Amino acid sequence: MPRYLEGWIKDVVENALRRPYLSRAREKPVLPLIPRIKKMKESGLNPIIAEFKRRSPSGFAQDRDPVEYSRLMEQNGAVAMSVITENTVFQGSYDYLYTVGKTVKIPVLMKDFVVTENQIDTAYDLGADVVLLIVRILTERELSGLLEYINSYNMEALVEVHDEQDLEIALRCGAKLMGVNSRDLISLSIQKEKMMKILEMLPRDVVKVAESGIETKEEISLLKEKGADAFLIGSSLMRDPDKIKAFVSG
Ligand SMILES: O=C(O)c1ccccc1NCC(=O)[C@H](O)[C@H](O)COP(=O)(O)O
Repeated sequence: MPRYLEGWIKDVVENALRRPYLSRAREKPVLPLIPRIKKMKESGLNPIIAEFKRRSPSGFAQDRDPVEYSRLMEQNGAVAMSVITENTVFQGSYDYLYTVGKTVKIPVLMKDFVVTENQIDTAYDLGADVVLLIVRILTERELSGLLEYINSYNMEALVEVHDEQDLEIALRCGAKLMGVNSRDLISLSIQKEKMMKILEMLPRDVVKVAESGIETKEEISLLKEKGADAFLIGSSLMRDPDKIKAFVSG
């Protein structure tokens, strides 16, 4: 079992015990992401979800000011922000989620290893509009229940799949916004061919987000041909934020 998988359970338990954010009653309405992706596509632009990401188990490391970064992404056309909140390995935090949510007027995705309703309460309280659910770390009943719980807040769930089995489970649970992640959770390798194969298997009525390892406009064009509607990009934009203009314009 990769060491990083031990970290996030510690975060989940510690945050549940501390319940650190319930005092921060939500101050803004939930912003839907799916209509924004569709509208951006109709305008001939690439819907880019820019991820605020400081570290990763695969060796990425980049520090930036979350306010400055998220403002720059929004000003240059990002359809949404993604904020990693896992603390132990990714050095993310709930405070970054709250800060980015106060900074931008586009949807904000809480990217974490979500396994409890408590984490979804916290996501809502801190201003998230979308919450990540990773099929691989949940049973089908857990996925179905957490998806319903997210929807009860009028938030959307980005249901992330890594292979065909995940895909079948996600479809049975009624996922409408699905992420296909090229990063293998165990080997940490990027498997783009596999991601493109899964993208082509997704039904037309599901909004498809390609995730991980996207570095160039050319890759975005190829993923579009394979059916991707939106693109979640972390490392390459954190390293070079000015790439956002080219990524959005296509
Ligand atoms: O980024 C990692 O190394 C990683 C390893 C294990 C589990 C998740 C991981 N990343 C979370 C993500 O899904 C990515 O941060 C996100 O898709 C952006 O990927 P990238 O553009 O390659 O930074």
